[in-house]
Amino acid sequence: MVLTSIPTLSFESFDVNSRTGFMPCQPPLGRLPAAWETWEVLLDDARRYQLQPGDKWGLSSMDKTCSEQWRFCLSQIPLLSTDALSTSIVLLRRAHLVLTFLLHFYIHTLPPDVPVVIPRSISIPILQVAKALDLPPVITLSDTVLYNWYSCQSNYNSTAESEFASSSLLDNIRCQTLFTNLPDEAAFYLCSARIELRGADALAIMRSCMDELNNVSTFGTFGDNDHHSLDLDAIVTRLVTYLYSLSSIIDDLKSLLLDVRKGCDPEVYYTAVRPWFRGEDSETYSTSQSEEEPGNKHKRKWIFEGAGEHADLNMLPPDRELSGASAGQSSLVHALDIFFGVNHEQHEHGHPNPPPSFMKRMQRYMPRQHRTFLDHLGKSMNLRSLRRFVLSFSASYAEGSENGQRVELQEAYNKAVMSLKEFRDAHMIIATLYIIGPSRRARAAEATTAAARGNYGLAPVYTNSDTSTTRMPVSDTTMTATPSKSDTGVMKVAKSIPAINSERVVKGTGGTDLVRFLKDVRNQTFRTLLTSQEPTSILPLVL
Ligand code: HEM
Repeated sequence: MVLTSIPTLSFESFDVNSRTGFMPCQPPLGRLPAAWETWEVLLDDARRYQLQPGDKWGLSSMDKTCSEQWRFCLSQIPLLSTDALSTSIVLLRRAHLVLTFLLHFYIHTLPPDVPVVIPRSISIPILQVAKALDLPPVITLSDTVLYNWYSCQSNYNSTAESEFASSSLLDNIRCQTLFTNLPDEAAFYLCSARIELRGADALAIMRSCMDELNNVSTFGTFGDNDHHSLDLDAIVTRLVTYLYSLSSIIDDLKSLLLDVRKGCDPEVYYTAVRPWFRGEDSETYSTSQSEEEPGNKHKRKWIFEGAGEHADLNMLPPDRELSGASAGQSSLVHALDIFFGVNHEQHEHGHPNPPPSFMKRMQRYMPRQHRTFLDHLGKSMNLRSLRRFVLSFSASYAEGSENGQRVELQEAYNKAVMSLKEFRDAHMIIATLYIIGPSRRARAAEATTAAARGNYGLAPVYTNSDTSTTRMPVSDTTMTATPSKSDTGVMKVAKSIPAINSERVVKGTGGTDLVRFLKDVRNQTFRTLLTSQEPTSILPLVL
């Protein structure tokens, strides 16, 4: 049986560059033209005044006034037309970046107990730009990473044919726009950027493997003597080489990920950087101290003023979710999963209408063409799955066959999948270091403060603006070992706050139950490994 060939995956038609992968090979636009300078100036101001999150503990009245004045200015700017932006993808990308940075500055500087109403001056433009890009009106990884860099190398040549462009970019890439001006924030974005750049080689290898799989289909079944064909042997030899190369590139991705520790301090990340990315499904700390409504975490709906009057912009269905930016939106990692056949869509049996997985949801936050690339890759891999091929190729040989290729191919495939699993192990270490650890420390401080103050109406979650790890004055945290008479009331309160003392589920920026989710995804990768006990009977012998 001969299957028709599918065309080689053409990167360029999906805005994927062979040297820079999902990153554009040209540095993105650094500033919008004069017609939209008002937005750029507001963004400059937000950064110059070092605006602080509104639910940060210990916010000074100066911080509050500064934020208030900035938000007032934002609400007063004229409604700028976005028509001329729609003529250029480069303009649209910068506009999405600027407007979503403004949006997140606006929302997260609001006092935590007021409704989130985004003024028309930016709500309408952001809905228009988001619509033109087919992206949600919220900050995404494409804003913080893909379209947020420049090269500090004066002679950077994005059109150079050699590997020079991407390899030198790894060292010379810098961030354009930040929330905090802290080097830690830049290091955080650049870690993802370097992974995307290094991943360009992984994409090229995936394409070569797919070409080989395409060739295999012209040999039809290989349960017969065809498998002795020299051509098939040569194809398998090449696949083995490719898979080992892929494994070593994924190992590099893991090292680049772990390198984030060199430039980004976990406490700074957790307390000063991460609060800005929060989406609508993330939580805010209330500072209310009334008995009826003690300070705790709650979610607020984002209201886009004027959205209802623009039916054409009605891209916000009632059940919409606006998750915060997460590297879970990295098209590269999704592409690797699809290529190896990692299945994240395993739902409990009998679920009548399973909700889309987190990974599937995150694709909605990727640039449209990258989403389409993943769809196309998925279809190609369904038609000619690498995993199925490795399995059926191995099974097609009689037991005890001396042909070493059978074993080699499976080993090479497993080695590459194992590298992806180890990437996820490293990612869990990073998530523990950057989120779970600081979150536990914040909770402990929160409980101590609540106990010391006799209530739990304060939320010492985000530290002071210099982002030091000092959370509160020592006098507030000190508890005497043997409570004095006056301490006993405090101790009683401490015991009566199970919500604070018990383990809370730590949520990811994308709103996930972090620990469980990351373990599941890592285990799904592990389960993709092929074992000799794999049931072959259900697998077709042809691709
Ligand atoms: C300090 C660095 C990082 C931290 C703290 C971090 C944290 C997280 C968290 C909390 C999640 C859970 C999903 C969510 O709710 O957002 C997640 C998911 C994810 N992150 Fe990261 N991340 C970091 C860096 C990276 C980098 C550099 C990449 C690679 C491009 C990456 C790729 C992913 C992916 C693909 C997921 C989805 C789950 C998976 O595929 O394993 N992360 N990350």
